[in-house]
Amino acid sequence: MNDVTLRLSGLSKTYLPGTPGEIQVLRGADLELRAGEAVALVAPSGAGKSTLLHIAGLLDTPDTGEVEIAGQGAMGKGDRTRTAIRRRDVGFVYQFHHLLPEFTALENIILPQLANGTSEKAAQVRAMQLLDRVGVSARAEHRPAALSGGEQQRVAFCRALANKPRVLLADEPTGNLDPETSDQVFAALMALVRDEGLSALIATHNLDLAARMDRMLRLEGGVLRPAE
Ligand SMILES: Nc1ncnc2c1ncn2[C@@H]1O[C@H](COP(=O)(O)OP(=O)(O)OP(=O)(O)O)[C@@H](O)[C@H]1O
Repeated sequence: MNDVTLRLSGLSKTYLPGTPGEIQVLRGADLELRAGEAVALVAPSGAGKSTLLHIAGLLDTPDTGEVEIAGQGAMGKGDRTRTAIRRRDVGFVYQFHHLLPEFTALENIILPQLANGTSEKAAQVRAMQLLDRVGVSARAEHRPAALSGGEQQRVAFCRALANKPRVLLADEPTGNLDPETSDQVFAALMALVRDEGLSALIATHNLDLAARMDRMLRLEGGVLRPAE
């Protein structure tokens, strides 16, 4: 189906196979993320959220199963093809901003666009528009260290969306913020996701935030199931 932006089929993943430390994290995980849909991923700590997100974003490979992004299967393809799909179609947000410290907020959003072949002028326009939409355009010329935690995450959202990906994968995007800031920053992220028509899979321990998404999935025992 064309309106499935991210499809995960039968993913399995075991770390340290055949050793005493062997741990089977995924055991046939399936997911269909439709265009424009925001889905919460909830799970007990250590259940494998980060593993699932890394596989979904083509940063890691499963032992078995398929990852399809915008209709294109990625397994069995070479590293270069997987990297090209990831660069074009996937945006990542983590718990910590991971912005480049020696560059300004604006430059942090321009750089990935230049790496993707966008002209400097167009990259600058897109970066300023994004910063404006998350309310931090006045801080565009500041380096990350001069920004608050909430501002840093807002800039990280802009960077993740700079190249207009189809899918946003987020791992505890507001997990490092106090509850009030987390609430506001999460609202800014959701507004961006909605405006851009993105499909989003967002891992969070915060059930109030999870309830604001279209549906919630629980990762437990290595599989994904609908959660209440
Ligand atoms: N490279 C690795 N080698 C061995 N074990 C690993 C590796 N990466 C993760 N694990 C183990 O796999 C399990 C799942 O890890 P993962 O980081 O995916 O969980 P998580 O749900 O994101 O956890 P948390 O919510 O605490 O961040 C954990 O028990 C972890 O220790």
